[in-house]
Amino acid sequence: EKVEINREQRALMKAIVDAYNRHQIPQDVAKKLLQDQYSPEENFLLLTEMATSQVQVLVEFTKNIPGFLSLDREDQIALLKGSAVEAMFLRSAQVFSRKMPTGHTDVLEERVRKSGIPDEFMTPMFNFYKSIGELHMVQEEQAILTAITILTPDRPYVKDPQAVERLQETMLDVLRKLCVLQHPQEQQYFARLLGRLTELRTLSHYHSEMLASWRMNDHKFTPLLCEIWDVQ
Ligand SMILES: CC(C)c1onc(-c2c(Cl)cccc2Cl)c1COc1ccc2cc(-c3cccc(C(=O)O)c3)sc2c1
Repeated sequence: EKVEINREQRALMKAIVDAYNRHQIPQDVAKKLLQDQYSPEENFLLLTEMATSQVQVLVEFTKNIPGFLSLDREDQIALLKGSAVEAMFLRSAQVFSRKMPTGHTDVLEERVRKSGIPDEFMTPMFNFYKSIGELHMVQEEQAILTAITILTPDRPYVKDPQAVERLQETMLDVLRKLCVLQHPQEQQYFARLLGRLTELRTLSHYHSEMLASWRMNDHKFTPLLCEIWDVQ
């Protein structure tokens, strides 16, 4: 049947994409990736700064997701804490796949590979980055997929998952239509996108172990990261 995005869905999509574009890591912070110290300690510090800036960006983006601020306040916090790592894997994946100008991409890869992350996490992490790159998502898809990740009802401590599910379902419907319209040749494109969300869950579990191994080597995080990741 003819797929079309109705006016309400178009307004929802515009709100999310505008928020996604409005809230980006400040250029002066992203530029720090290009500075020339490459020791594992220096890389870790830089990535910590990027992650902290990214969390601030994520909070602002989330507040602009239509309906999010009407959710129970504690559920808003539970959703942010439960989705932060996944949203940041998505964000850093989009950075890798959009081939940043002035070689940011290889510099970021170099720093991630040499920041004290145990090797067994490198393969799944970079496989994920590759699989996101191969999807060639348009910006609207990236923004809505991030919103869908944040609005996942079954995060720990969510008291009213049905309210979250209603919001997520609205987003899923828009994304499904968008995929059909943007990738008419690929019947299963929407299914492949949702498959990435499953991969994000796995990466999120790996990430908890990454945090533990960093902490064993006495790496310090910022107060914001400690709060969002319940460490220290
Ligand atoms: C505390 C720190 C060591 C850490 O712990 N786990 C992770 C992590 C790692 Cl490794 C991989 C995936 C997820 C996490 Cl959470 C990190 C680093 O996390 C980040 C998070 C977001 C971004 C966005 C960037 C970025 C660059 C250029 C441009 C832009 C842009 O948005 O324009 C964004 S870099 C960056 C680094």
